[in-house]
Amino acid sequence: MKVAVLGAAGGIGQALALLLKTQLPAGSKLSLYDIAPVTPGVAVDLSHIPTAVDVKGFAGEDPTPALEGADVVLISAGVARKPGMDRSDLFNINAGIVRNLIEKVASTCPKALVGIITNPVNTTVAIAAEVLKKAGVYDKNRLFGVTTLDVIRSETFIAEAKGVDVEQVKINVIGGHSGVTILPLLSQVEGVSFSDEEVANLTTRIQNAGTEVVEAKAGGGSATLSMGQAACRFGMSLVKGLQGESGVIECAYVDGGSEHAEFFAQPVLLGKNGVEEVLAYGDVSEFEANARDAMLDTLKGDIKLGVEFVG
Ligand SMILES: NC(=O)C1=CN([C@@H]2O[C@H](COP(=O)(O)OP(=O)(O)OC[C@H]3O[C@@H](n4cnc5c(N)ncnc54)[C@H](O)[C@@H]3O)[C@@H](O)[C@H]2O)C=CC1
Ligand SMILES: O=C([O-])CC(=O)C(=O)O
Repeated sequence: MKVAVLGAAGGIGQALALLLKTQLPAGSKLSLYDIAPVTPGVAVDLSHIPTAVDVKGFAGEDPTPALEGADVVLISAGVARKPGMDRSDLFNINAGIVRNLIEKVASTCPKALVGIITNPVNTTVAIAAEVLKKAGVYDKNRLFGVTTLDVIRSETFIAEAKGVDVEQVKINVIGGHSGVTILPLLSQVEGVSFSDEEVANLTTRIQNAGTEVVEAKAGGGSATLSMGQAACRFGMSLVKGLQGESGVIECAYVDGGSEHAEFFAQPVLLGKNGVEEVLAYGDVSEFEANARDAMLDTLKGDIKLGVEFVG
């Protein structure tokens, strides 16, 4: 199993690489790439941790050596938000970065499962799909926008609010990954109930949680450690699916034939070819149905921006 992290010298990349070094199955290869010259050093640093995962680091303009033979590629290369910015403000820089990296994925490891972390995810995933289509290697079952941070935040905030064991909290978060497009399906959470006011407050907190971190870091970036954990959970689920483990389910932003939009985050069953099955997200409350319908213009606009960028 070979996992490549692109953007590996960054805040998310380093946290993610550390977690993968300690969690990937024995015999795996971990390949770290970033334009930053420190990247081979990050790999040397990690290589001193005693696990049976081989780490190599690559810097410079060309990610090709890092991508050769990759089964999974996780991309967090790009710039992060500062206070006062919206995720869409990152488009101008990150769109080109994702396009260029995906061109290399298409030519080097077209069968890899690709998880996009780089914001704005609603748009960068559409960019990646268009680039892969142009290269003639697009497989919708192998491309994912990583929305796991919305899921782990929801689990944490629900457990805090209700005083329940966080390990027991399971939730679907659907839609996309910015503002109103993030929709936690609180009505489905088993063993707890919420008042209308609690639903409104928790939903808003989950939607604004990225901004909560950006403001707390006061110009020093956005979520990196919680995102490292989220990306590791998602990456490990991709790996487990590839290894044939059954019942591996995660919410992710996929081209899954949704009636709502071309890309939509919802639960998917993972397997040897990526998405094995797109799962229904289940019954929703009136509040959730209204919030879902109200997000669609924004989400479709974000997707269109990505398609037009490549087109
Ligand atoms: N999907 C999600 O839930 C989340 C996404 N993000 C996004 O992840 C991205 C990365 O965030 P951080 O790691 O905090 O930023 P960071 O600035 O700490 O790291 C980004 C890394 O990307 C590298 N980079 C830039 N251009 C590159 C290129 N062309 N090829 C390879 N590497 C390149 C930089 O050298 C840097 O090391 C941002 O776009 C951020 O908005 C952040 C949190 C959550
Ligand atoms: O808010 C940001 O810019 C980073 C992000 O996507 C998150 O923390 O959910």
